[in-house]
Amino acid sequence: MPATDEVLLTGAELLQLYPAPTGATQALRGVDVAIRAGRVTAITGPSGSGKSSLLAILALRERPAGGELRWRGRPVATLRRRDLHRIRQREISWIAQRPTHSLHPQLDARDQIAQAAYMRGVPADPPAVLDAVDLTGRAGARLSTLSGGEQQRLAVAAASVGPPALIVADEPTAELDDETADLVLSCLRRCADAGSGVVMATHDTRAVARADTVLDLRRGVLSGTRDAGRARQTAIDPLGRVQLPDEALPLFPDGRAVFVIRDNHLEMHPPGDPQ
Ligand SMILES: Nc1ncnc2c1ncn2[C@@H]1O[C@H](COP(=O)(O)OP(=O)(O)OP(=O)(O)O)[C@@H](O)[C@H]1O
Repeated sequence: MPATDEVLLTGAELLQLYPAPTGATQALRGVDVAIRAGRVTAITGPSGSGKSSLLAILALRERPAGGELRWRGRPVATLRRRDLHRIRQREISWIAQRPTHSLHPQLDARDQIAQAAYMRGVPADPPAVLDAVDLTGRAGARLSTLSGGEQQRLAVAAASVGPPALIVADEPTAELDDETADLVLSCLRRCADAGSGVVMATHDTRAVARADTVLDLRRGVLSGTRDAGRARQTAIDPLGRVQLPDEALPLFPDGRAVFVIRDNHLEMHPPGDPQ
């Protein structure tokens, strides 16, 4: 298990490209990121902003087209295939957007947990793991007989087995009612409290509200980071452009601002406001 606060992953200047009819799509551009153990990190942003692309890189499922990614200090580009495979199997859990993509169709809930333990090389305790997501009564149920919410709880429970160093989840609470979303988020929080790093792509305000760190992506660029209990940070690009958070936009209804530098601080005021 990693030490609490260990930096599990660092990405510097990450670039991801996908082929497109009009030339390559830049899904990610110049993204710097650090994912720590013991913390829940949410990646947010509008559709197409690059969340899934970044998540796939952080789960070591895809290689970035540029930039450098390090796993627990080691450059991922220099890892042998066998080592990469072992890290993905033993140290990283992946929760796909559709739970059926992270689970085995032919196994019942109990055996899903036993299989996850076997893959991770740890002893299995299916009753305790299923109890944590309120699935005790469904231990003998096969995947196809579980509801969507039960499948997602099972996927999160299976991902928590180990516990792994890192859990990566794509929209883990999408389409879940409040009660099921709460079970899923509580399970992920317990994993972080036990020392795992948790990183998830999400549109869900319920998930964002419970994250320790929030990374905002816009058009493939990291436009801001927020740490719970601390002031929000916004990236300044090399041309000096600043991306304002959505909640600040109503302060500048005509899209213009006056800057004042005072005592080494920068103030922004709507035009016409007394300074
Ligand atoms: N496999 C792919 N082939 C081609 N283009 C892709 C591929 N995957 C993603 N893209 C493009 O890269 C950009 C970022 O997509 P990505 O799926 O990472 O965004 P997202 O923020 O996860 O979106 P959503 O919230 O809709 O899932 C988009 O323009 C998308 O069309």
